[in-house]
Amino acid sequence: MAVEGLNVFYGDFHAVQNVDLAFGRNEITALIGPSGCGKSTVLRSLNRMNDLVSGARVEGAVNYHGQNIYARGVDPIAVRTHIGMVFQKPNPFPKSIYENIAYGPKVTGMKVDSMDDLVEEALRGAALWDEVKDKLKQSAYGLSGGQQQRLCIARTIATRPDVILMDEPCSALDPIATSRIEDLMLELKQDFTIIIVTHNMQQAARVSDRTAFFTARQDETTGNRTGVLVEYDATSSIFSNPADQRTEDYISGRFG
Ligand SMILES: Nc1ncnc2c1ncn2[C@@H]1O[C@H](COP(=O)(O)OP(=O)(O)OP(=O)(O)O)[C@@H](O)[C@H]1O
Repeated sequence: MAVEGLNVFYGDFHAVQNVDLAFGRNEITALIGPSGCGKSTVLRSLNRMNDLVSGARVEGAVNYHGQNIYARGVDPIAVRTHIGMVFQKPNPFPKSIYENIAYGPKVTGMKVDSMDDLVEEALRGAALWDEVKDKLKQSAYGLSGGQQQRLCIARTIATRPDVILMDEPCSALDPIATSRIEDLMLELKQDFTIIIVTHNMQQAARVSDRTAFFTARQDETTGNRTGVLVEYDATSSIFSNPADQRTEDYISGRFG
């Protein structure tokens, strides 16, 4: 998947300018940078989630297997089954654990031989099966926050996407639950391409293969702050030998 000349506007406000990024298959890419630099905006552009934000407009291309997902005639709902998303706050449906997983495959009309097998596969894939296998009919709301987030990951992988977008998936979790999600991400990357927005630089350094650092550039006349991509490289290079002074200042805690 690759982004070419991505610009995003909210009404007249130019939120993100001219972003080019190519994501490595079966890699984890972290999007980092100070608050308001457009990380979530870029992430939401990758599966047309910005279509649901009133006033949002996207220019440029997001090429997925060679096809621009913004091309005329592309169905955004189909895009989101291939490019799934996990949000900051765990948001299970008010349904049973089983139904949380079965819902996506049912509504997207996925051909499923055995729903029970698919539910088990998704829950195993999200490292949750052993904890919930005896209470599949119970409400998802009875799970802990970390379990709920793994359920949301299971729900996402149930429709068999090949890209998973994660918007600060651990920010509402304690360190133990965070560590479990990080371990899970490292397992999931064998089967999926993962793009994660995180405020936690240690997390980016621990889990990601590549890191994109964004910052916000202020327009002197209008005072508006527009997000730009500063640097994109292997995570080890970004954290040990960044090419741009702004990256170095950010990762060493001098700004942001
Ligand atoms: N729905 C919206 N309507 C108007 N402006 C928005 C909307 N969503 C985001 N913005 C603006 O776009 C800019 C980028 O926001 P975005 O949330 O993408 O940044 P971010 O880097 O993810 O920030 P944070 O780290 O604080 O979550 C900000 O100036 C923000 O106020």
